Amino acid sequence: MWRPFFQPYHLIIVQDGDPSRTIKVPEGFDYELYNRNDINKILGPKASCISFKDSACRCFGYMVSKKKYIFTIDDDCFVAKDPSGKEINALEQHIKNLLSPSTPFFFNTLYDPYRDGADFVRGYPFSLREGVPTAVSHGLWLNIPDYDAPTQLVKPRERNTRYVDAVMTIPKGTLFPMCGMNLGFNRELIGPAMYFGLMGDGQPIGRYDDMWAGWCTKVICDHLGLGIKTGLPYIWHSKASNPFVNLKKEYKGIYWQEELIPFFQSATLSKDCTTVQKCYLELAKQVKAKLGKVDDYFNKLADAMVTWIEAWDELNPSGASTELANGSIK
Ligand SMILES: O=c1ccn([C@@H]2O[C@H](COP(=O)(O)OP(=O)(O)O[C@H]3O[C@@H](CO)[C@H](O)[C@H]3O)[C@@H](O)[C@H]2O)c(=O)[nH]1
Ligand SMILES: [Mn+2]
Repeated sequence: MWRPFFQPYHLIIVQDGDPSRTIKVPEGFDYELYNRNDINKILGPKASCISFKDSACRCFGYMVSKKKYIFTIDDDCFVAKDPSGKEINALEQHIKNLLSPSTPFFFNTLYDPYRDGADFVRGYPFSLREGVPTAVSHGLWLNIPDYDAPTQLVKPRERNTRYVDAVMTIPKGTLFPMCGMNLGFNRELIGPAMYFGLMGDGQPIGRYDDMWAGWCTKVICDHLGLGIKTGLPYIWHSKASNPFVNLKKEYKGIYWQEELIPFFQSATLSKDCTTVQKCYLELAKQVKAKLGKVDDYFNKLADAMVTWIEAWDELNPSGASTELANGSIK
């Protein structure tokens, strides 16, 4: 289903689990495939920051990519159809979202003002209509919604059938639950913040990979004057994962997040944090100082955040740190 949409692009496939299993990639795609042995070989001891047996491992692909724009998708997501029955080109919509500005400082009630057939509404300050560069495009899902385990357990048959034809900027100062299932981002603007954390095998938590990355990314985007949009495009999420397995992975996150959210809501970064890497390292320090007492896991996670940046800069020495001030690249 994805061939017409994926074939023009370079694929990076991150194989989780047993590296001796062979993944058969269909003919005609330009791709790189990495398993755990490859990750260990490329990163050496720094591979400790890449999770095993959790979708978090995907962020290794972001680190080794040489492309400006990244689209990440889960392996149970397929091409969705819009209400007219037309197949949705998710990549086309993500790139439209990423190439047009965001409006985090003042909410436009007619949604995306840069879209054909829409504009800024009366009362919208003209001084803010230029917007800011868009770093992240967060797409949604028809059929199986991205619910946590408790919600899945009480609503096992709920399906998302509602196609909302809208894209909107998430306002500055507001966090959101970033789902990694259908996500586009500008790697040059925000790549180093897209660390999906320590999850899965050997860790007390799983399935908070994209959430962690989203909270760190939003704090950094707000600080650097970058935008994040959510809404179109939709993909078709084909299957629900096992809610009992999910509950075991998620449960610590469900009560930890009641402390994590206030931490991210009150997180501030100093003005000399002018690159994503500097922001991220400062955030790692705050994670250790303020969340280390919630659980020792956060001390380990803070260290892994530093390792991630070290590994990122090692693999990306040229564009390692793009100087940003209020959303404009210097
Ligand atoms: O050990 C693992 C488990 C899973 N994956 C890959 O991760 C994604 C999501 O897995 P799955 O579709 O089974 O689970 P969902 O409940 O739909 O996932 C939601 O949670 C997020 C992951 O934390 C995800 O973005 C949401 O869709 C698939 O691609 C699995 O292959 C893995 O690599 N290792
Ligand atoms: Mn899924």
